[in-house]
Amino acid sequence: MQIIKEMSDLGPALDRWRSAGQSIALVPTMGALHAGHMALVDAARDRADRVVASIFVNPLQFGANEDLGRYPRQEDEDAVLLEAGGCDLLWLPTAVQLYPPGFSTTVSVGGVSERWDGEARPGHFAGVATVVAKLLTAIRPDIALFGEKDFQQLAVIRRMTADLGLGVGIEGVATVRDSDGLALSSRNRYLSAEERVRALALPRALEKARKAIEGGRPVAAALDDARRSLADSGFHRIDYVALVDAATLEPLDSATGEMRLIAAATIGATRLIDNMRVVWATG
Ligand SMILES: Nc1ncnc2c1ncn2[C@@H]1O[C@H](COP(=O)(O)OP(=O)(O)OP(=O)(O)O)[C@@H](O)[C@H]1O
Ligand SMILES: CC(C)(CO)[C@@H](O)C(=O)[O-]
Ligand code: BAL
Repeated sequence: MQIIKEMSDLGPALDRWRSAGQSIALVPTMGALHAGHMALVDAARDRADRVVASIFVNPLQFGANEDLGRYPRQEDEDAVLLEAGGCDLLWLPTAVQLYPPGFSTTVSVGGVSERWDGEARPGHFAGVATVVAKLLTAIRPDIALFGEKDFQQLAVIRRMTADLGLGVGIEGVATVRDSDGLALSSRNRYLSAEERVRALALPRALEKARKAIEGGRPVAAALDDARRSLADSGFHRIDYVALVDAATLEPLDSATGEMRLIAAATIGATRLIDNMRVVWATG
């Protein structure tokens, strides 16, 4: 696996593959890799000839009171995992390469980024859309892969690439969970042992609400039940628990079409998100 730090070294590496007619998949990450990231790399390997991963802890997408300073950084371990997973090229951009002095452009996606995490984390999705636009422009991959764990992010990126005509296929990959059901996330390492046990209330509450809604319980009542069980388990800030249209992220008050249950809540000092697909069996 080639490791590239200078943007000027990217061109020759990528051109070699392109001129041999090989397709390229990009897996953007913020590092501190786990099996969820490696599922993206596996899917990328299945779908393209060459796999490029990037690691960049993007300051633009962190709010002033968020965890930019303590976000885990472990590039050497990450590189070992990526190489073992069949990644061909690891790009490690720096902030000054991506945002040189005078950088003044923001990619802001309307509609789908406005609610939920858009409201709870002002500026977050503009930071994500801006850096993803830059990564896609630098690599020009055929496809780019993102996890369904960050469900709204995936919808924002689909919208942005379609609107800007970036000509890249955006592929979502199912959420990878620990054996007890907690969605893998780099931020899980912030949890104390006790919080890690309590955190299970998040997938459990969503699973219960999913079954309830699919079984015909009114949506508002099922969402209230989920909020109550999160609070009972020690989540002290519940940003949202909602049933939404899977494409637009607009809230739904009854079950219909392609739906997702989405939630974000904080336990101790750690904010977790999760989501589940809801299938409405008509007739
Ligand atoms: N459990 C998971 N299953 C599938 N994809 C995942 C999972 N966790 C993260 N990803 C995906 O990996 C990519 C990189 O995410 P990122 O580096 O932010 O990791 P993360 O674990 O989501 O970290 P964070 O704790 O910051 O949310 C994103 O597309 C994200 O959706
Ligand atoms: C897509 C991404 C790499 C952009 O910084 C980040 O938001 C993430 O890791 O999900
Ligand atoms: N995993 C999404 C990136 C973020 O929370 O900043």
